[in-house]
Amino acid sequence: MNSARQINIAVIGAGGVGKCFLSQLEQLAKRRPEPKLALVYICTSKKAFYSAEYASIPLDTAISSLPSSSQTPLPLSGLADYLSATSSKTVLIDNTSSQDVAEAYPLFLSRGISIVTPNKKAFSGSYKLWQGIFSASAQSGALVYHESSVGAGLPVISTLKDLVDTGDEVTKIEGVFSGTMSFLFNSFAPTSGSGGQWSAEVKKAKELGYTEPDPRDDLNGLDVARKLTILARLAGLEVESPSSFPVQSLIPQELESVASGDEFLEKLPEFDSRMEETKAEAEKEGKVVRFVGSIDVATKQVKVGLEKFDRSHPIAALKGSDNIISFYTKRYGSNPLIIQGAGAGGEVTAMGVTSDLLKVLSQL
Ligand SMILES: NC(=O)C1=CN([C@@H]2O[C@H](COP(=O)(O)OP(=O)(O)OC[C@H]3O[C@@H](n4cnc5c(N)ncnc54)[C@H](OP(=O)(O)O)[C@@H]3O)[C@@H](O)[C@H]2O)C=CC1
Ligand SMILES: N[C@@H](CC=O)C(=O)O
Ligand code: NA
Repeated sequence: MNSARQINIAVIGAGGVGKCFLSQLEQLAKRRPEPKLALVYICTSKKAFYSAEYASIPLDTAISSLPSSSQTPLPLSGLADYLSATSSKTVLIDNTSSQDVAEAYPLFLSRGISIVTPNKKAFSGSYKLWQGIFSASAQSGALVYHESSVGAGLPVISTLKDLVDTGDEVTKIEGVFSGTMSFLFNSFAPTSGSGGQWSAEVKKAKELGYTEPDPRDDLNGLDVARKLTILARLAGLEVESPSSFPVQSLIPQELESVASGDEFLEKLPEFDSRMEETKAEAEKEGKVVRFVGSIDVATKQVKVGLEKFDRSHPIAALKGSDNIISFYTKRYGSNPLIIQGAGAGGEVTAMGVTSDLLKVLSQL
């Protein structure tokens, strides 16, 4: 009798997105018994679970039992050794925002370990790392999917890849690319009513799980710059890094060097009047202010920052953490292909990770 084929899953990171992913993986394993999905490794920055025999870790209790584990995470090169020393195919899910983990992707891929991740760092780091990832994948046949690195679970990366792969010519990509920034401006400067206090809305965005682990990475525009770097590269531009084009930061200069994200949030209320001024300036023109980005493929211009919009504009009318991303292409002409919906949050981000995992499983 044939025993069920087993695919090993390793998970790094069990925070907001990681927890939702594990719960979606548990549902997936129940719905689709074939191939058998075995969680053989899970870790946070301090704790880990794994065994020399690649025993399957129970999906329902993996995260809740982690704090009491006596095991610590393997170093990344040791993890690559561990995961590649078995005949089962392996998928590594990186649910961290770690640069170190991102830089190890070429190593994992060269060992035949496929990667699925919402982490933007690898794809928006140096162009050399980008090339290293895709050449390691091409050489070993291991797969790499990162849908949730732009627009969370929204089908942004897959749509852009489809446009490019089918021979369309993408001329411009523009819109709102940050769930945090969308939430902040939709609640601080709504199209009707007076809106909330800037610093209080920033705290709320963090509590709702929309921000990066350190919310300064959202407010300094870098998170959006990373997403535009990824999209620009997929559209064929050799963007060197997210700091190689103009990016507007909303961090008050006085807070640029504070030691931690928590200290930043504590001091931010002292600077609320500055954002009020920006809002009032737009209101004088009958407009609202929003944080947007654009890529002009022909002129190779990428930019990120604040712009004013009429209250009736689709960007002004967004709700919650919604992103809106417009693709202008030769085939679509002057009516762009538009993708809109929640662009941050644990469940919707984990959905993009789980659906990428399904794509990988269908090819292993
Ligand atoms: N939240 C969202 O809406 C979206 C998030 N993303 C991306 O998803 C990723 C995860 O975000 P989120 O879940 O919100 O972040 P969290 O801060 O909630 O979770 C991060 C997790 O990663 C762990 N971790 C961090 N560094 C390491 C490391 N070097 N080795 C092992 N584990 C590590 C943390 O462990 P510990 O707790 O011990 O530090 C924690 O468990 C990020 O890359 C983010 O950009 C993408 C789209 C939307
Ligand atoms: N912090 C990011 C999370 C998703 O990428 C955002 O707010 O969009
Ligand atoms: Na996406």
